[in-house]
Amino acid sequence: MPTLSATEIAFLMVACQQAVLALGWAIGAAVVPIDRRSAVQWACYALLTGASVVIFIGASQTKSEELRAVANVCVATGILLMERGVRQFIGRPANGWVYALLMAGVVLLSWLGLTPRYGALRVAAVSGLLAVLCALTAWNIYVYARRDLGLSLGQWLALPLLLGALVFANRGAQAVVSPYTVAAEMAGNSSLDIGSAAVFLVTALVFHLALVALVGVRMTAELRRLSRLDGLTEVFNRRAIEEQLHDEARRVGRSPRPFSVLMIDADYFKDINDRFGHAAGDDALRHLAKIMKAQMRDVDRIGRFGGEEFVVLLPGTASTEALSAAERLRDALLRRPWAWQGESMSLTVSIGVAAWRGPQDEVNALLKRADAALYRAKALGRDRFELGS
Ligand SMILES: Nc1nc2c(ncn2[C@@H]2O[C@H](COP(=O)(O)OP(=O)(O)OP(=O)(O)O)[C@@H](O)[C@H]2O)c(=O)[nH]1
Repeated sequence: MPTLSATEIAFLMVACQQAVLALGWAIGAAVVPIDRRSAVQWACYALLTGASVVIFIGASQTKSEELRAVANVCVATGILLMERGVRQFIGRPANGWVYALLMAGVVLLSWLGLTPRYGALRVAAVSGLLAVLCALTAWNIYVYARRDLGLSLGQWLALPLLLGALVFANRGAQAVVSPYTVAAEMAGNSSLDIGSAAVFLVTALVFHLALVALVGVRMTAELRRLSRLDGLTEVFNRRAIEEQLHDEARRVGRSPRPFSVLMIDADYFKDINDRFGHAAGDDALRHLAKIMKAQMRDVDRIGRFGGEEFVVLLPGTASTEALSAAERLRDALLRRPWAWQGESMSLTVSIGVAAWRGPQDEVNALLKRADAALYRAKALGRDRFELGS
């Protein structure tokens, strides 16, 4: 049995670390709602990195350049899978043939690199490719964190990958600047050095930490999103729409920019529940919310205030346009009847409209005016809207 040097033992520790990480991703994919395909690819990435380390030890023991080339292919395949997993996770997958092509290139270069003449070329090309892949992943993570998750500190998530890109770029640059030194190093000895073990240990670990952090921030963002939504209608819940009203009031501040609210209440809703049952009532509420979403602009915010009552915030909208929006909604409800178990009927709503009066106004006062207008619409016969004064 061959004896292992301290460096080889350090490399073996990296292999064990990667096996634990692969197991972590496999368990994570089973118990946490992570994107399964990404988790499997990240588990494979860890396994390939671990395998490459063991193969590097074998190459060092046997002085085999072929084994070393196989280990390098494992490293490159792992990074490719890591990048592919990130792309799938953030919803921007690349074509499979791009990866197949890159893999073929890596294998070809590794095979060519067995000839001392091409050794430095292989190191430069493969390291360059891995540097580009890491930098691309860092960029994708950064953009996803900033744009999709609204995280202002997205650069911290991308930083480990950027450092990895620098490590690979440095190795590639060495091969370009001093190809003879790199070629001689490769031809002369296949032994491992403690520096490479340390680089492996740190980069492989921080890459996985970045991936775990990416999963964590997305889950936190998703929980936050869900905590602001009404489960039945998937519009904002009362707390969230009230927050948005206060935000809008703060945003317009002392400027003359208008905004308005619609307070919408379904008419005779109790009859629907009594006649068709509670499940039908729920479905009617979903129908109402769907029509509101279709009628309102992207900038408008819809919230369920409670029961069968909704509030819509209309930014940049004065009372005249808000009355038009109310009319539009009323029309849409007439045009798109609600269907339930073969029966079809038009739902009607009563709407109270109120406009922001400027810096001296208050959100609670605005809602009270909308509520009073809604009450008037109900009293005047329902299926109509009134402007709060
Ligand atoms: N199915 C269902 N019903 C709900 C929900 N929330 C509130 N309701 C029902 O909505 C009905 C509201 O009744 P009322 O306040 O009397 O109002 P209405 O029958 O619409 O009469 P007007 O508002 O005066 O036109 C009640 O029967 C509540 O049980 C819900 O989430 N699902």
